[in-house]
Amino acid sequence: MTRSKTGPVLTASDYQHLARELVDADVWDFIEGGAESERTLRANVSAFDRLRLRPRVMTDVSTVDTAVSLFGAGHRTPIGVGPTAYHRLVNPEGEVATARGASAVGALFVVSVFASRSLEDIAAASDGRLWLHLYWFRRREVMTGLIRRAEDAGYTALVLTVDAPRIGRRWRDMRNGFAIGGDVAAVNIDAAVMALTHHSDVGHSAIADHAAQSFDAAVTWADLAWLRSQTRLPIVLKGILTAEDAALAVEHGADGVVVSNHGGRQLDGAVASLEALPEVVDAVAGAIPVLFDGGVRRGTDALVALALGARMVLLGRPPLWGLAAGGADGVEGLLRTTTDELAHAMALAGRPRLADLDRSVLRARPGGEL
Ligand SMILES: Cc1cc2nc3c(=O)[nH]c(=O)nc-3n(C[C@H](O)[C@H](O)[C@H](O)COP(=O)(O)O)c2cc1C
Ligand SMILES: CCCCCCC(=O)C(=O)O
Repeated sequence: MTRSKTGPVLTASDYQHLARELVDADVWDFIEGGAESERTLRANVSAFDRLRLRPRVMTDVSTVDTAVSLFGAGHRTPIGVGPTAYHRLVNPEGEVATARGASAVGALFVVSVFASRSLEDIAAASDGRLWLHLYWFRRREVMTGLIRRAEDAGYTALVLTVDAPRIGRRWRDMRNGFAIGGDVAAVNIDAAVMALTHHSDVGHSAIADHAAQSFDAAVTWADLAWLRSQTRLPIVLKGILTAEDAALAVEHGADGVVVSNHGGRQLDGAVASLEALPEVVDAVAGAIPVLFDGGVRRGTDALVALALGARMVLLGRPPLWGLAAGGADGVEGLLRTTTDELAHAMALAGRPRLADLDRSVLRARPGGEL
């Protein structure tokens, strides 16, 4: 068990406090920050306070099963690691350590296209539960090159992030003139494509400048057919918040969607992820799996999202806290703790299997809505 000066590290919040002491201030702002006034960032977390659980009793909870299968592959927990860029900002081993930590608990790891270790080294450290995340680059050969490498290295799905035609105005990063420093880099992409990410200028975020140069903001639903033609891997669209876009995702052949507002880092004022989840689940109507991220900090949060119809829940910032605090062991500890909390909550709610989790578990607090 990871320990801090003040005692054992038992919760995600403990990992967060420990990480904060170890990470440089500008990197901490990059991780913790959201867009503009951070309204959506706060809403993601506070949305969970509006729901209460309706426990059932006498249902034989002597064993609790958190295993889930997606696209034919099994995961020991429905809580996975979402794509976050540049893990070497907080730990020298970076994504290799994250892969070891996630594998130790049988969790999915979605590797960011801006990983700071090679796709192949990450795969070598993993038990195989890996998906690759992509942004849509103007230079499509960047995407096809990464897809070929991911297929060869055994990644089993692609996650295309669709909520970032440009990077949100992240005031903390702009004030800090945040740039990717030291020997950290997005090593899977040609250095020439990534050059702007290393150029610091107060008043600007280097990653926003890079995205303005490299991301293709002209992409439409019709372009998905091109991506589909490039790979047999399942394609999951990350950043869906409305019934309209959920229906379009199904219509255009997506194999899954992630309900996400990018951790409050894109459109400030956007709906909290949890608020968007029911309408997306209803629109998809079981045609493809719905995954969820945003504001999940405890096992009970995961339980709520699963009860609203998410098949899997992804964590963004918490695994980075674990990685900063304790490397692979910290990631493992964070994921194990959150999964144990989920199993505990399932037992106390009288729902020992994930299939038992549905909207009957939940009620809104008076004056609220599901
Ligand atoms: C430091 C950091 C880097 C991120 N990098 C990416 C990325 O490369 N691609 C992406 O789609 N989302 C990225 N995200 C968003 C996460 O995948 C996820 O949507 C969000 O963090 C979920 O919210 P949570 O942090 O409250 O769990 C990043 C988030 C953080 C905090
Ligand atoms: C280097 C270009 C952009 C990195 C963006 C990572 C990300 O999505 C984030 O939210 O931060």
